[in-house]
Amino acid sequence: MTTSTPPPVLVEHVTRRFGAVTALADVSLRVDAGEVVGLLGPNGAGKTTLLSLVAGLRTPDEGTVRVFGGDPRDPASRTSLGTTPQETGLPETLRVREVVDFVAGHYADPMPRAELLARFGLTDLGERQTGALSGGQKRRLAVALSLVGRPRLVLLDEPTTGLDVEARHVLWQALRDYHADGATVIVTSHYLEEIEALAERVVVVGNGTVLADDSLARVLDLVAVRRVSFTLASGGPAGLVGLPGVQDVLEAADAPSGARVTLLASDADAAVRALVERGVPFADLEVRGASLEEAFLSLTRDDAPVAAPAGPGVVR
Ligand SMILES: Nc1ncnc2c1ncn2[C@@H]1O[C@H](COP(=O)(O)OP(=O)(O)OP(=O)(O)O)[C@@H](O)[C@H]1O
Repeated sequence: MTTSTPPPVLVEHVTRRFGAVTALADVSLRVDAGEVVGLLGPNGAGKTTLLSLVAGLRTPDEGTVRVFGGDPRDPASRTSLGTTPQETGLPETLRVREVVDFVAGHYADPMPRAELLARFGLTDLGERQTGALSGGQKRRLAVALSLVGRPRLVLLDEPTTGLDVEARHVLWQALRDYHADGATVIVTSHYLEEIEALAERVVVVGNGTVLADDSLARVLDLVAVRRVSFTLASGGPAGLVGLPGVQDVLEAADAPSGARVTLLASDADAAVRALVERGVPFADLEVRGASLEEAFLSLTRDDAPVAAPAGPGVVR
């Protein structure tokens, strides 16, 4: 057997609980060198917990986490790691250049300050005290600081939440450039737009498990759910769950006649055809795009459709 270089991230059968809450349940994930992986999922899905385990800030209750083959709590592993948590505190009275120099002092071969500031559009702010930066500027500086040590693995927890469009684009470009230099990146977000801008592979996390792990294009298909709504003239919507193209029925299964029923459909055309063929007495039909939260909801349901059981694809 040939020995191979350990991957930047190897998470195997990890469970992490907080009291009665199981934040992650038997999660496995491998990220190879040079990948950009987006972790997508609703609030409380377990994304931050997963990143904090990879960053060595928490330990799993069960299972193992390896970073470049080492324990992420080991300082030797951590020198290859750059992280930006969801919330960052910067010392208010220090100037931007002082903060960069302070962090750079911890590394043998830091990125030159001028290069770092230029990458993040912060060149003109070197003399500014961090307390006087705007929220977007602070966030850009926080992400920039994660790259000072030229990490081979970058972990970003919701890097652009709260930023305006322009600041968001500057940050995305800086991250794309850093990835192009050879880094491996894991980024969490609630925003599909952010994941689309950055990730090539997307891992959808929900209820502490990996719901899907696939290419960006395949996951976009998966979450491209349509809402099909109509008023039921008579009878209940029982049986609509199994209808072709239908992932989920949002209203109660015994909705009375006259009730408004909403279906989440992966194929709205097939769903509407099936409604007609089965003689479902609908009125005021409306079809529109569902929100990402609704798509997550339908993916998270116990009776959601299951795709490939192993390997790339949906892994529920
Ligand atoms: N320190 C903690 N103590 C107790 N419960 C926690 C703690 N950290 C996380 N949890 C719980 O674990 C679950 C997963 O949380 P986590 O922060 O990992 O989710 P997330 O996907 O990052 O959510 P968000 O998108 O809101 O940041 C949630 O139910 C959360 O309340």
